[in-house]
Amino acid sequence: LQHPSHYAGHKGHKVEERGALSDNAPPNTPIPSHTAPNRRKEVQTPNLQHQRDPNGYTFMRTRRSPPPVAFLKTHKTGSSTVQNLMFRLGEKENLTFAFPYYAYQFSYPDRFRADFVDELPPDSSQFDMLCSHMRLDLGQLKQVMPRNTIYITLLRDPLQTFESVFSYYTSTVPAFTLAKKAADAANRKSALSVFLEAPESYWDPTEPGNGLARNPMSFDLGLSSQEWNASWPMELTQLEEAFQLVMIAEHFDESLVLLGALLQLEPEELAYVHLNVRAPSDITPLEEDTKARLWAWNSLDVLLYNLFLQVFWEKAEQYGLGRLKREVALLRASTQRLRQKCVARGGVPPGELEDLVRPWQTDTVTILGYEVRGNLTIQEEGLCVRLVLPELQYHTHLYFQQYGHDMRSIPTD
Ligand SMILES: Nc1ncnc2c1ncn2[C@@H]1O[C@H](COP(=O)(O)OS(=O)(=O)O)[C@@H](OP(=O)(O)O)[C@H]1O
Repeated sequence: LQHPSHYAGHKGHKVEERGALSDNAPPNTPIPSHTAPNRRKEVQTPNLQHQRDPNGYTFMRTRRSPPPVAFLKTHKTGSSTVQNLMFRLGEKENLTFAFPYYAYQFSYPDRFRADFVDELPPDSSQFDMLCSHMRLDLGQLKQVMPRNTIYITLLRDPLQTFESVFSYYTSTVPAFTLAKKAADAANRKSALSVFLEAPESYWDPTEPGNGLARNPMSFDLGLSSQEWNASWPMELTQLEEAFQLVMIAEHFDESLVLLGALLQLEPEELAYVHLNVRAPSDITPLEEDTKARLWAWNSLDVLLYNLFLQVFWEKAEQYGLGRLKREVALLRASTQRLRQKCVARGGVPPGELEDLVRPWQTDTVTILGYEVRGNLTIQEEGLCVRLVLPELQYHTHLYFQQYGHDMRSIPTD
């Protein structure tokens, strides 16, 4: 397989910089120690291999496997929370994941290609689940996934999404980095405000690393995210036809109920905690003029979001609003039960978390995590650790489980 990826590893950082895959990783690098057999003696954190038997799950029951699923993981929309749910489901059902050949994402921000996917394991006849970051190319994705795949994705209010993208990727998206330098030079506190006053002056649309700098959700969905063009209506129609469900972060629980209906899941299987949450002090409150500028700069994302918000409520009405409300209540109750059972403390700063459950941090934001309760049986511990397990750690674990070797780093040229 030829993989021309040279750009970022997950979250805009080269994997080598993070060292997450190498043995000489910095001390705070979150490598689950269970991932390599020769490291097993050093295991201090729960060994996730205990839970390979699906019957280890307390709410496990027998039923047929869910249909294949491709979850297009959009940036900063709550997608790690959905991905964690998919990972738990896939692991429990012993599904085969379509993982990137290199690292954690499909050569982002290159447009997806079928050969970005690692090979099908010898004992599998098809990929059942795909949920890593990519820039969508529907035709290429369909080459990888079976014909009966259910395609889903998640959108969030475009203003909140952009604010989150900006703060998380200030140091990795070139346009944002330039604005931050200008803000520092002018002794201004908010780099976001500085950027929005004259975004075009920081933004080079030919720079591949600037994909997230304007209309980030449209970019992830493979649309032309720089300006409206004549192909947009047709591409939107194609997306609407291809995606059975476009979830909406502002209606997350309703979205999960519709997802559960598509995949025939029980409320217990939809229980979740919010992952990848920023410290409140890192969130920039949006004044009215900032909102107007965000809206203007990300007008294609606004259009995309509004369209799929409408589609979402049409689906909700077809499902039945009363039924939806009842099932949201059931989902919230089961989520509440699981959180009470599993979580000792939420909103925990990274310095107070063990490596296994510490989310990846960037140098501009603090991402909070969860501390799991101490008085659990080994089976409960396996379930609870998975519930709060950050993306990189869970990806690493599942990749090793599927292939028997660690993930490859992105080659340096
Ligand atoms: N369930 C649910 N509902 C609504 N919002 C949620 C949910 N779970 C996570 N979040 C918020 O989503 C932001 C993180 O998004 P992602 O996980 O997609 O980020 S990433 O692209 O994978 O890094 C991050 O937003 P910010 O805190 O504004 O940065 C999370 O707080």
